[in-house]
Amino acid sequence: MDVTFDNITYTVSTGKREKKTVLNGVSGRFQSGELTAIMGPSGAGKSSLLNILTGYTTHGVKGTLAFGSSGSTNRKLCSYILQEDYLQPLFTVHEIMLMACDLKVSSDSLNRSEKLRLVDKILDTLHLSYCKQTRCGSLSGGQRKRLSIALELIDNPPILFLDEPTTGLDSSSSLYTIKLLQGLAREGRTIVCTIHQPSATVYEMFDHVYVLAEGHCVYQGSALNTVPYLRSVGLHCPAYHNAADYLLEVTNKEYGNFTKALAKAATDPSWRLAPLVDRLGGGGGGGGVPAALPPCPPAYDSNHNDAVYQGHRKEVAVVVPLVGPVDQLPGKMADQSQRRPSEFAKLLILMKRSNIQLYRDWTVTHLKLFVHIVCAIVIGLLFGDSGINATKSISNVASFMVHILYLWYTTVMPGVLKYPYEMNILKKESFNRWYKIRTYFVASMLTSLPVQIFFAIVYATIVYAMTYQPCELERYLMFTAVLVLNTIVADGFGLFLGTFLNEINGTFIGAIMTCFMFVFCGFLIMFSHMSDAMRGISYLSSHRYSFEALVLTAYDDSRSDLVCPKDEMYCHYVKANTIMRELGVVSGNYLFNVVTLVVHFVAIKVVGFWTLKRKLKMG
Ligand SMILES: Nc1ncnc2c1ncn2[C@@H]1O[C@H](COP(=O)(O)OP(=O)(O)OP(=O)(O)O)[C@@H](O)[C@H]1O
Repeated sequence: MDVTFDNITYTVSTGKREKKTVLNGVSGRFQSGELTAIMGPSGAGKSSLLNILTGYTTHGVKGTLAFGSSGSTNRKLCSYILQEDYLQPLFTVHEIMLMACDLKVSSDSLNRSEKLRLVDKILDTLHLSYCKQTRCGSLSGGQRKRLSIALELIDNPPILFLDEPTTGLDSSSSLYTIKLLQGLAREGRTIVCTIHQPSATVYEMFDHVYVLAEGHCVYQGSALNTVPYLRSVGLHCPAYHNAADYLLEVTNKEYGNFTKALAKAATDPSWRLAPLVDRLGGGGGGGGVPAALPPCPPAYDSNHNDAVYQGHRKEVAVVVPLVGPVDQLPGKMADQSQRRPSEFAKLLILMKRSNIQLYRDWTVTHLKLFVHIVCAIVIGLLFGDSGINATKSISNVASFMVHILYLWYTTVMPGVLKYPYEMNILKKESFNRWYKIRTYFVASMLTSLPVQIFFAIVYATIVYAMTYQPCELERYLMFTAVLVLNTIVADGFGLFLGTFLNEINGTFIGAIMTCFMFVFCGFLIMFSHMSDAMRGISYLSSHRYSFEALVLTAYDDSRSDLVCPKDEMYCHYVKANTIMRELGVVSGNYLFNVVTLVVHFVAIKVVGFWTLKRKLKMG
């Protein structure tokens, strides 16, 4: 399936009224069965072009794009492998492959054993079988790259785009990766990747090279035609110089500004016929033979004695044949739409994945549970019998604030730190149509909420008992319900901050907003002492409702008198409603506060979903 694009122009705004044209009407065709490299100096527009072709960027783009002869622009035909390999670090290679297979291929299309066979075959092909049981967090750069490719091969896309697949890899891993891509292209796929400074060996593996400079296409043709092409505009590649390096030096204007001349020459379609006779007579006259290519020597010949290279020649020999021709894998599933599982099935798979992740990440489960228990005991010991002792009612009310803040911080901050990384995985997976964002959102909520609720219940139970709160089941349940609601609102707040800001800003803004919510809860400064405007703001603070509800839990509903110690002459707060009156808390408002917390929870989740979608859209 060829990728054809015509007159693509991409404009971005760089200031209030300033615009910059990143791509100036570039055209080209990337053919199926070919491995294409998009090259050019930094800032030439390579990533921009790739993003446009994949549909990652749509805003500010003009021109036409078509996949295949029917002129389709259906993005379902392509997969995009981003430069960074964002993988779930706690899963093994085999687990992550199987989960991807479950998300991409329905059980009606392939049963369990067929899926296992498919996964094994792809892992074999990409030489990952030996690290099948290795967790993704422990893979090397080359293995991670190959796994990223393997994950996208599961549904056998006819078009594969890769952003800098060799960046960060050593020369032998780069060569190996490109050889793999070449093998995948030979099976009928269209493989397009951006690449920086390839070695001569890697460069010559590309069937087609598309070079950009200053937003113009300055070469499109066979890698082997580079030298005669440059010579045709008067640029002579020195002997024993890598043609790719020379091409980049030219586009970087090291020999003068040839951009216009090259852009004109690049419109000649015959350079893609590989390899052409040197038109200026440099290489003799054998029509279409490699002998026409000197003076740049071929990077590899049979006398090449580089040990690493020789080793590679042997290694790459075993990777062919690859996964399987594009129209045959898996053979019994031709119609892509029938292969996909339902969103509900995907929801269950994502929930399973999140649960395993939660269980394996001991810092967010085991450690957090341990810390909650220890902190609850310490806070319980600190506030002692404040729940029943009439001389300690102020301390008891203060302990409510401590509970609210403790559960708030310990829930918000993990979200702030977790989501920015999680977003990268989500971006990659949702863009390649593994699942819809809303499916991920619901799965993530359904798995994280029970854990958060459990932690809040553990904490609430310990502090309730240790601070001598009334020994009444109803009040205990009301107390726990408020802390649970406070925790799940915090969970939503963490999602909002984590999807809206980066880790540093999220931590900073999260801490400041929490402090303000704390100040507006009516304890540090009474509502009656606030101006009308400030009191209005206080209605936005969820701490206000949590705090009021906890005070009502402890002191409302005809609570019996508190205990005044024998050695005290006078206990001001012996009557339970005294403290409520002084704090300005209105009796009978428990349900209102709880309902308001539920509204806060729903609102923050809706906002969190919006910020999540917005962030993913922005790229
Ligand atoms: N959204 C944007 N806003 C402003 N400028 C942009 C935007 N997108 C791209 N550019 C500019 O367009 C030019 C091309 O960017 P692009 O990332 O496509 O280059 P590149 O060839 O991939 O570079 P590199 O090899 O360094 O990654 C750069 O100057 C970049 O600053």
